[in-house]
Amino acid sequence: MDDRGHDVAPAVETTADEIAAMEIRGAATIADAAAEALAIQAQRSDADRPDAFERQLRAAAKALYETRPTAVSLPNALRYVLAGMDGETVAKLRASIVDRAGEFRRDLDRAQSKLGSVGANRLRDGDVVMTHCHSTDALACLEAAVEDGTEIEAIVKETRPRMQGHITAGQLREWGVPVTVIVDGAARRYLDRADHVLVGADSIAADGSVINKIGTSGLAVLARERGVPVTVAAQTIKLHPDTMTGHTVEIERRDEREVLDEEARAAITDGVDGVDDGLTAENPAFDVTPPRYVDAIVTEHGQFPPETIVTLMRELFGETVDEPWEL
Ligand SMILES: O=P(O)(O)OC[C@H]1O[C@H](OP(=O)(O)O)[C@H](O)[C@@H]1O
Repeated sequence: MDDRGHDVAPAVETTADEIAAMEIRGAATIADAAAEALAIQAQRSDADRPDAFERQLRAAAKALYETRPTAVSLPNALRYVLAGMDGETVAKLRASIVDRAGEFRRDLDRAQSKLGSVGANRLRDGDVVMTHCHSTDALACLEAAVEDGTEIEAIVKETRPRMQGHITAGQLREWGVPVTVIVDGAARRYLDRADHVLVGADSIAADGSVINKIGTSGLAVLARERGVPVTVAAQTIKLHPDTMTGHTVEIERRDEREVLDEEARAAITDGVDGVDDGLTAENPAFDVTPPRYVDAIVTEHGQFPPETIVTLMRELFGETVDEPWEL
């Protein structure tokens, strides 16, 4: 664990570590956990003065912020909760953070179910939907379709290296949706059977580019070649406000052992001197899908062609974005 100073509550450190280790994962879930952690920090703070309390909250936000760099829902959540910090006494400051975090978490839930009904409208009886990775926003669309009585089937890409497609498959089976799991390399072949590609997003840039789990961009290109529409399900906390001023989204690179563990490495290099020296694996967790390969971005405010998302972004975030944990 990093040295995060004495200001950060142990429970917040635990949440930060769980996000970094992907025990808490998925952009919406990370945002929810971060807001909850700030509320816990506020409740457990031993600060006896308002400035000390504010310093602790900022330190907690910074510790959470530094865990994973790509999903913008994390800084958006932290920014939203800290922006509500208000009051002249510790008691008032505490109450303001707890209320604001609660409001954020309720809004997050509502946004996801609203987005689900918007996305479900794109699906018809008999449709086959191909998914990538595990996205609660994408699943909300499928859940709403199932609740409407729409008969759908799913082709679920397993999504190396962490096989998060299996989580999607499990959830869909729980809802009674017939599921076919395929290896990632089989996507093109199975697109012939698909009516939609449906994915989530970790961040959406001002030009409508979609940053999502590695493999999304390849899938979108193949889907275009096969004439299958690509839908991205993303609540507006996935909109990356910094990209309006030219900031690029950092792509997280994870441990190469997720791709090539010690056993696999040993099998490759078995008994041959010097082979290991030149053997590396790369593990970028996300890629960028250009807007021309995306048909619609489904949000809680309705669906948008990717090129128009900047209008919504300006409306929701304005032009300026501060990092309140760095003040
Ligand atoms: O917010 P929801 O829709 O649940 O997830 C959005 C995206 O977050 C995930 O990233 P990771 O698994 O945390 O690396 C996947 O890339 C998924 O598409």
